[in-house]
Amino acid sequence: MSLVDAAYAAESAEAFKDIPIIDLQDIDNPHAEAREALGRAVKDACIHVGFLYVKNHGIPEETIERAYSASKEFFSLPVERKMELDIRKTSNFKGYNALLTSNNDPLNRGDLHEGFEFGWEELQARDNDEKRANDGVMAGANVWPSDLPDFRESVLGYYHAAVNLGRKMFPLFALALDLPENFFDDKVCVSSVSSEIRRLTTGPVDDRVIGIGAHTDFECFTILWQEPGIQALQVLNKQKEWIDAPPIPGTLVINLGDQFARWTNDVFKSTVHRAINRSGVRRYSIPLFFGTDYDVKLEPIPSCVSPERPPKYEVVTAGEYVKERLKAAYGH
Ligand SMILES: O=C(O)CCC(=O)C(=O)O
Ligand SMILES: [Fe+2]
Repeated sequence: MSLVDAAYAAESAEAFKDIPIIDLQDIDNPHAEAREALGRAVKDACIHVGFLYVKNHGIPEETIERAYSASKEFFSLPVERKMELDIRKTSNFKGYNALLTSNNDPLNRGDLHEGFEFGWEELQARDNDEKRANDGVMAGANVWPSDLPDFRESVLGYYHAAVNLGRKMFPLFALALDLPENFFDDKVCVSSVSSEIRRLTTGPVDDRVIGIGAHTDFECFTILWQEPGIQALQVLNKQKEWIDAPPIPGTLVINLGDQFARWTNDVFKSTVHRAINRSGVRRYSIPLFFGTDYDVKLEPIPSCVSPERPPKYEVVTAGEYVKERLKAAYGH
């Protein structure tokens, strides 16, 4: 079945009730058939659900634990100290995002979470860092708390591990789109990848102030670590039912975003989701938003268009698209 036909079949199939768990054990398998089988599993998840869990993802538990501890340490600083790194003081969306600073759902009044946002930076500076760091408006220098000595290394350690995983996912997405495995290689060179550590206050205060309002992500895909044992993330299926996406030990969540949806003419689904924490305790998460290089034009991929499925979206530059969405979410 052609990709477009498979997408139509998925659109008329029943709404999903479950999010698939995909085992990435074969991601580096030298045998093409093993990688292709994985590509087929990814394709199914991408056209039906837009969300998947991955296990055997290769990020060491210890790397995750360090970033988790660093998050707890950072957020427990007094608010004045966190406000020294206020995201609104930077022009490139880096730093501390206080409670209610962002609003993901225009119908809501603000998001009940705090975050600390950062982007590409080598652990040890290298010659080309400056160029990379200045590639596009969401890049540029990070800001770091001055008095938490291990913080930068702990969160960047996780960041780089997750970026590696993201890079390995692109060939699978390419296979899922009937493209050569290296299709995305020259389009994700300069790491337009932003990340955030996040703490969700328990709530909600009222229906229009929840942890993270209903939204779609902006980039190609997001890799999300969620604190074990606390339910918060929910995903909207096409029956408009909210399906829980609980943390599953040993897995990460990967969900598709709007850059991919636009690029694939909605063959890949950018699925609406939100986070609500009613657990009674604060809940931590670490999303990593994997975008393409700033100047990539999101022209519909040929296997995703047909006479019956003409291009739905105007062609935009990947980075400009994300910048506009960020401005809207942060109101600046
Ligand atoms: O923290 C979560 O579970 C949701 C994260 C999310 O949707 C986002 O950061 O875009
Ligand atoms: Fe999201």
